[in-house]
Amino acid sequence: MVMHCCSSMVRSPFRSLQLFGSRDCSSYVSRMRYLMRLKEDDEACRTALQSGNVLLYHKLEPLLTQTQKGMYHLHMLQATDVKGILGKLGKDEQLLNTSVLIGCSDNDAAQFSLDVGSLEKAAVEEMCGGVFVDLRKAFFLLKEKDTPLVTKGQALLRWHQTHAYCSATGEPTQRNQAGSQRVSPTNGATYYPQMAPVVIVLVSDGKRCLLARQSTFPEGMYSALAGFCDMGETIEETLRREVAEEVGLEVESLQYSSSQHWPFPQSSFMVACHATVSSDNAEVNLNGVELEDARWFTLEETEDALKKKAFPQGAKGEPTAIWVPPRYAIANKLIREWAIQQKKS
Ligand SMILES: NC(=O)c1ccc[n+]([C@@H]2O[C@H](COP(=O)([O-])OP(=O)(O)OC[C@H]3O[C@@H](n4cnc5c(N)ncnc54)[C@H](O)[C@@H]3O)[C@@H](O)[C@H]2O)c1
Ligand SMILES: [Mg+2]
Repeated sequence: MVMHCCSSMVRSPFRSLQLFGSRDCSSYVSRMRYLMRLKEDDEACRTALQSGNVLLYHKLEPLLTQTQKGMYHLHMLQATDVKGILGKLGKDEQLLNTSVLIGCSDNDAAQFSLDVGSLEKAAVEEMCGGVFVDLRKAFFLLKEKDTPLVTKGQALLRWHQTHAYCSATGEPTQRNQAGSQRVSPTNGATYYPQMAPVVIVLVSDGKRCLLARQSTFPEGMYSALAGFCDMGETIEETLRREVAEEVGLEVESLQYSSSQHWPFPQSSFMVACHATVSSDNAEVNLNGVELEDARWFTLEETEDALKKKAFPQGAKGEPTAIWVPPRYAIANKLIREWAIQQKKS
């Protein structure tokens, strides 16, 4: 989609997206219908849990295992194995029922996540032959295909841990078996897991792209501009406002790229776009409260930054090389897309 910011003019309303390759449609539909039923039917969900797969977390750190080749992968356990571990560590099996539904495997097994933060970490690791890893670190170790599930598992567990009470009455809320909602017992208020919508945008002046850094970023890392949507805003309005606020530029057009669930620091729904500004009005006027720096990068400089590994170690006394967020971050995708497009033109 290419949209002009100042009007509702839409140049290309239908952008076809190749969504999921050549997946077998009917089994995809049946898996989604199955998950839908488990969210609505507590009894069916409890039954599915007994034969399901469980991804363990310890205080929100997922359990990973290392293969002989040094690769890491998610360590899914059978629910029966989890019960065995709970029993051996003197914990009530009922803890398994605090699992939340996160998906359905290609073999039609329901998948759950469970936080065993009340158990001794080292003891669980030893029994499972795995290791609990901070989620940011896990992203560097896991294959890209595993990151959405591990992110979703953590996000849902965190939401339950931080939304145990009704915000109107202060009473404890009760969750359904799938963990897809919580209900306040007296006023019936229903709470659903929340994500904060965020626009992330790679701005270009036709020849260069704009990358910026916050003072809290790791040394040398530059990224695309990002900002939370204000209540009532459209994606286009947020994008236009954030670019104006952060770098003092007026966006002329924008194009949707893709989206991503981002777990840090809380769940955000990242909507990634490309945008252009006029090369005649491309002077950056930095908002120093939010950003430490923002600079225009040529294609060559951008490609150099894309080639750098995360956290590069330079020679002593040398300034740290400029690098961009790693592949699992949608900022990286935007930057790669821009570089490919730029080479073509
Ligand atoms: N996945 C990626 O590639 C990628 C890249 C860049 C940024 N991000 C994420 O985008 C998010 C937003 O970026 P930003 O920090 O530049 O946003 P921002 O420019 O909107 O500035 C953050 C400030 O916005 C305010 N704010 C308004 N609504 C908020 C909400 N719902 N939650 C938290 N703060 C809110 C707070 O005062 C906060 O300090 C961050 O969480 C960041 O982790 C992800
Ligand atoms: Mg920002």
